[in-house]
Amino acid sequence: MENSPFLMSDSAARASPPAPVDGLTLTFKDLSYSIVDRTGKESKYLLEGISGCVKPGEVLAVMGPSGAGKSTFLDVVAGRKGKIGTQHGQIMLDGSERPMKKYSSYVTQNDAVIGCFTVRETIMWAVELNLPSSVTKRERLDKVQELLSQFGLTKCADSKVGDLLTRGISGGEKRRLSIAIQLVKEPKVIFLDEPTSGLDSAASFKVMEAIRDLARRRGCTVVCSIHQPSPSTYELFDKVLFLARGRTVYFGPNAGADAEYFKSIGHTIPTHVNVPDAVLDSINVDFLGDEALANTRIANFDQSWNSSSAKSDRLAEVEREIALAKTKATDVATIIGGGDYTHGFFKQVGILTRRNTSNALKNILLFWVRCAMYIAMAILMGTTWWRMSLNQNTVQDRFSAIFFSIAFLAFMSVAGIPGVLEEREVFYRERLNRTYSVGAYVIANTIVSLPFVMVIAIAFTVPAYWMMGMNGGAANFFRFLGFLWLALYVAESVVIMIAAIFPIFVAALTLASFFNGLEMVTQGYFVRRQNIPSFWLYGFHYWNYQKWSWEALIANEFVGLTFDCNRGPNDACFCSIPSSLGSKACTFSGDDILAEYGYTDYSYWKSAVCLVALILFFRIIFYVTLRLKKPKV
Ligand SMILES: Nc1ncnc2c1ncn2[C@@H]1O[C@H](COP(=O)(O)OP(=O)(O)OP(=O)(O)O)[C@@H](O)[C@H]1O
Repeated sequence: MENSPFLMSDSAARASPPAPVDGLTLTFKDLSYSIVDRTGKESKYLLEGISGCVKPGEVLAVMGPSGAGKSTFLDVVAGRKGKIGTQHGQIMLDGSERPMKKYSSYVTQNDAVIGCFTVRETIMWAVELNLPSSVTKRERLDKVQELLSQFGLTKCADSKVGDLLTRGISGGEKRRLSIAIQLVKEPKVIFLDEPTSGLDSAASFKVMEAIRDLARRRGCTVVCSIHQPSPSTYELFDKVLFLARGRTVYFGPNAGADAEYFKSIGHTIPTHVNVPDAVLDSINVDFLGDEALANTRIANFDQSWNSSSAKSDRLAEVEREIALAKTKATDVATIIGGGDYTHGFFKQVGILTRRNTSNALKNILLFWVRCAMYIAMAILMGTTWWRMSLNQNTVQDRFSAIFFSIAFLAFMSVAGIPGVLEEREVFYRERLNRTYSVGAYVIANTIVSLPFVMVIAIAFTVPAYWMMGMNGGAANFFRFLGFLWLALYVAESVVIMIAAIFPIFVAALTLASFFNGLEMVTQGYFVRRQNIPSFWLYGFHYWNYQKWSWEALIANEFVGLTFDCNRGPNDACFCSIPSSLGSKACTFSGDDILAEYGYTDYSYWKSAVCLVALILFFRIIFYVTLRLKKPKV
């Protein structure tokens, strides 16, 4: 019983007042937030005149019925509302308006974690990314152990988080893991959006207790939104803010003062009733079925609050805290917040490269399934185009084999979309808290893809090239491998770019498939270059990575080979391609084939440069998309 991870002792549950600790005092004065309604004429207030303060070591819980404005309040105070609405009032840290993102972390509701890692590995990577290099290996391991035990995750420490293939840990364990990794950095100001949603009351208590302990120990200022806490969880908070339709119903301490206030305005809460349950019941007016009555009830609460001595006390406290903060000796600039990058750019790239490599090796869908599929395709093609002879009848077969190798293998890059999307969610979460820069992420992703795409290209080329009987020189083999690698790398870059722009599986899959279809149709195999209408020629053909790899690969295949023509009655020679080798030879060269099909202007260098340029082009769009897209809060 003593060792139960969810044991709730009375002493633990009771919120002892925080000892004075170094940190940042958060004050908000007369805070309002409005948006323009659909007609574009009237402003709709989502928050109105909210004031209060949260001191270092304190935990403020924001409560209210659904739609009361809890998330809006959190986003506005955390400085993450963007430019959608209009904000009035002041939000200050230690008496001055400062860039909130620099000093705070925002713990989202989104459980974005990499499925193929274990719980321990997930925390370890968070520790690597968020703790400075000065922290020793021993201390890192201790930190992992501490978080595992604080969040009740020791039992499942070595279980996989779970993905599309493996079931993994439970939803509640995932929620706790997600919070644990977002608190590694121990930022000075922490915002948590419904950290206990989906957790049972014992787990909710334990999670909130860990957060409260962190606040006490490190002097963090914590603001969280929460739906309906149990009595023991409620006691962990230092202050509560009840909201209804964006207005304050009560703000202040919860240990008795809350019940006293409600009694003073004529809403006595019986001693055996949980205060938040009673308050939330009274202020949830959405189901009254009478909008006028609902408005009156909320207006009454609002009026009571505005004329109360409790509100005057809070306003006085806000002014006092602002004045006090200004006299504090601590230089705020020296306080490490949540929003600063822990590591320099190259260190970020190094850690992300290691993490992505580990993910790719462990994630069956991301790499191994594709690898197996490409080997299977090599065997299928090798046994179909088996050991092609050097007869003119194999010319078309060789064209088809090369086209299919590029087109199909590039097309199958879409198999990586699920993995890419999973990683994207993790990126959004980590970017929200400025764990690393977008540039570091894109470069790490680019580095990790290089060897993986090469392995995939080798897995296909080694069996297929020999089985099909392609041009046998060593230089030809490596050139084939090199251009296939570049083509697959462009295809990979296109897929991640599309998944970044449209991070929804079906949309990304449809668009990537369409894009591949476009590439196949306009690359010059089905319709010769001279017959492609100019719109498609200049709009797509010259920008088509399949064109550049295709032209290099057919030159690589045909140059240097000599093909026998067919012999007819009386040993008459029938050549399907005009021969430059003389009529007696009854053969034609690979150059004759290229001339016949209009590919004499090929250049390996030009193809390679164009493919590299296309890789850079798609990777830059990928980078710009990630920069411009706002992380989901
Ligand atoms: N961009 C917007 N345009 C119009 N209305 C909005 C917008 N954002 C929020 N709202 C409205 O503002 C109110 C407060 O929303 P908010 O998400 O903050 O509530 P909440 O208390 O967090 O709700 P829940 O508990 O259900 O998450 C809701 O009525 C919501 O419909």
